[in-house]
Amino acid sequence: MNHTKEQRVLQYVLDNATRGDPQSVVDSIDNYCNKEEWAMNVGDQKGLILDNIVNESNPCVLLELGTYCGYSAVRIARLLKPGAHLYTVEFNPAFAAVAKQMIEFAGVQDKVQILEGNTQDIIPQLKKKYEVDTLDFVFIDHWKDKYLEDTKLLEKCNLLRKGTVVLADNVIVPGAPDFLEYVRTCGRYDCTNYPSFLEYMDEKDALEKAIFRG
Ligand SMILES: O=C(NCCCCc1cc2cnccc2s1)c1cc(-c2ccc(F)cc2)cc(O)c1O
Ligand SMILES: [Mg+2]
Repeated sequence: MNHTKEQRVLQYVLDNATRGDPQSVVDSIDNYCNKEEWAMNVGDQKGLILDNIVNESNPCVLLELGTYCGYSAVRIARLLKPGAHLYTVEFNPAFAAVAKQMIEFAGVQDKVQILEGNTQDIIPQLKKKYEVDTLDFVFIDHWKDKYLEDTKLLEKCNLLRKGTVVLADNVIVPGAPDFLEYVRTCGRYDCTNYPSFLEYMDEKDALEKAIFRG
């Protein structure tokens, strides 16, 4: 049954974490990926930076691009106030299936909605189909060569407002140089770089926070 790494991560959580306890789910995934198999979760070091930025933004409507196993969706949802909602987009059906079970086991399913498909198709549907007005927080963690075009698409669809926090993972490894160049020079964002490390490794990585000026 556990033929994929993502299924093995989920099974480890089901066997070792506590149902309804999102912190135990996050900790179990980090234990497994530190000890057994590397996986592309944002991880515990960058995760702490993510926690701090979510807490200081106090967001109500959030979007994540790239769900994977649901680690960052659970990590973010555990911090959200009542009524806040996270939409998370996943392209790969097998990843989405694992993430769905991960999110339900953590007990945050009422705060998280997985949207399966390509960002190019889903972002333009957020206003009409998902009744989103504007986004308070966007976490970008999908294909690194799509960060820039999807940020521009969010602008074009009027989903960003003055103060929207756009937070991008992996701006060093694997890297998103065109995205960094754009948000730092186009004049529409206030940018902050948060140096850290690649999940479960000693390699340097960073998060970039780009606050939309409106
Ligand atoms: O590729 C990464 N994440 C993206 C998965 C793409 C799946 C999706 C595409 C897509 C398209 N449309 C809608 C939704 C989606 S979701 C990734 C990779 C590394 C890494 C890998 C090897 C390495 F040696 C060093 C770092 C580290 C990370 O933290 C990552 O996030
Ligand atoms: Mg990542």
